[in-house]
Amino acid sequence: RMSREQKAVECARKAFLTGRSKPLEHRIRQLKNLQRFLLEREKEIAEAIKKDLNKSEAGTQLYETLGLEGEIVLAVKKLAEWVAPRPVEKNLLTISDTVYIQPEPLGVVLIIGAWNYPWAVTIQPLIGAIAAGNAAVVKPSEVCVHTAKVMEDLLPAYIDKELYPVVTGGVSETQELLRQRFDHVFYTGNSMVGKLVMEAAAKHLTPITLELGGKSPCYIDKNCDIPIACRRVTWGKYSNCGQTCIAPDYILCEPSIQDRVLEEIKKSIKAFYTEDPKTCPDYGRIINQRHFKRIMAMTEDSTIAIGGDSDESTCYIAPTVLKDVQVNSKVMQEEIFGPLLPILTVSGVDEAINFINKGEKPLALYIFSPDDKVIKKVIAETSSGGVLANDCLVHYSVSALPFGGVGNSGMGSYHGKFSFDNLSHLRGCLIKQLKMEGVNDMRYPPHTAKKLFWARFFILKNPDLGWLGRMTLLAIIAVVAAVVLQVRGKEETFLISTVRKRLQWRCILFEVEL
Ligand SMILES: NC(=O)c1ccc[n+]([C@@H]2O[C@H](COP(=O)([O-])OP(=O)(O)OC[C@H]3O[C@@H](n4cnc5c(N)ncnc54)[C@H](O)[C@@H]3O)[C@@H](O)[C@H]2O)c1
Ligand SMILES: CCCCCCCCCC=O
Repeated sequence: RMSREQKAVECARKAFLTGRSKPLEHRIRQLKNLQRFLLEREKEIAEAIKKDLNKSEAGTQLYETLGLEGEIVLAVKKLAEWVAPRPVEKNLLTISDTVYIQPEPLGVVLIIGAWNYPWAVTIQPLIGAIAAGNAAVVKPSEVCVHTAKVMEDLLPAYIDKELYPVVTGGVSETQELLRQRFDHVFYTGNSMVGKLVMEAAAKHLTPITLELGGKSPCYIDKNCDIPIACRRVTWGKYSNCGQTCIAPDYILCEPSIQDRVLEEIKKSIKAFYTEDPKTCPDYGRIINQRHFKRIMAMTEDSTIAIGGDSDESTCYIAPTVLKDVQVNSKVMQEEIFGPLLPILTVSGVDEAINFINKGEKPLALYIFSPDDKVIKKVIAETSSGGVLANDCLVHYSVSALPFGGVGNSGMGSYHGKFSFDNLSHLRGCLIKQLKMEGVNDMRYPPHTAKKLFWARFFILKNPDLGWLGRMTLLAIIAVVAAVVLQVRGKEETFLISTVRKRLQWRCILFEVEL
């Protein structure tokens, strides 16, 4: 008997094979329906996420649905351009051919979402999948119970439910899905499960995108405007109670500014979340008690400088800052993914860079400095999925930037056109005419030194001649082809020298080195 997951995949595959996901009009209609869903079901979406993560209605829009709407508007506006054939540069050998890249749908995509921004990280890949003309099986995180239910119950009323089925469930259901054959798997979540996803995908040679996490460092230069830097870091760290894949995980700064940093973060916490964050509607909660316990255990061997209060029954952990944190302390052993902000002191930017480079490549890297040289130095001497200077999180909202990790923080990227390209096959196409066969002689056996000479010329020369130059060259090639066809055989020597002379003249004209 077929499992529910198998049925969903089969249904999506069958719908994909009808070809209806491909026409531009269909993709645009589905994207607009998705936008209508976000607007008409704003209340249900907000209520579910309030229950799951205590996010406020405004917060849900600001951090999740606004970005999705922006991505839909962009895709609808640009789709005709994205799906169009993309002409490419040609060498002399292909100068008269039609050479282009044709994006085409991959087939059926599996989207596995995470719980922390359940709409953003589940629906954003879906936007890319629809735009690229695929079918997609959507698996929201079971950890976000209420949100998953809204997705399962309401989404099918808006978008083609055969092409884009929603499958809910936990680990065993996801594992069952992963046993099926997909054309791409798009996973968002922790690195440990990322490895299992990769293993499962390898069985079918399925390409994957892994949107993972890690410890994103934040270096604060002693010369920067510390109150502003700290306000931005406080926002980046404590939004969604620290459960953000690109939250600054820890601060690196010189000992001389640690106290000022602490003071300014304290002021910002109070300004954002009042004296009592527990009663503040804009301060979230830890997703469940398992994560609550995990996060609280991280504070055990460090000094709490700010916050530290908690309430297990409501999964509340106050915005907390830890000072003079040691490299080997518990909080530095894994991604925190909660409202703890450790400060580690370093002697300056060089030590900060060394420290960062000793760890896994992070998803985000933050630098606060008024000095462009310091910013450029950190960028040049480190690696991370993305990098942001003098702010936190906002690079996520720029559709023109690829969003994704590198190394342990993931592979592949998305947002805007990157989502479209990531979930498309970029097919290389070359269309030749059955004319001008003479030009091909140089590659046909018997191979000779003269033929090789011409092959080298035609393949290696890639002059930027402009329209007029290309037309002239085309004319020369046509002449060559005509001559070759006429005097094939005995007159080969004569032909080569004639053509060579002609080309030499042309090359001098175009300043191309022969
Ligand atoms: N790069 C990004 O865009 C991004 C965004 C959000 C979260 N994250 C990262 O995700 C992590 C938090 O998410 P999480 O992993 O706790 O989310 P999660 O527990 O919701 O798991 C993610 C998905 O994996 C599935 N899953 C869990 N265990 C599995 C298993 N053994 N086999 C197969 N599937 C399994 C779940 O069903 C779920 O759909 C953090 O590390 C965070 O940094 C990254
Ligand atoms: C306005 C800035 C929006 C930032 C949203 C961050 C979403 C991160 C998703 C990963 O956890």
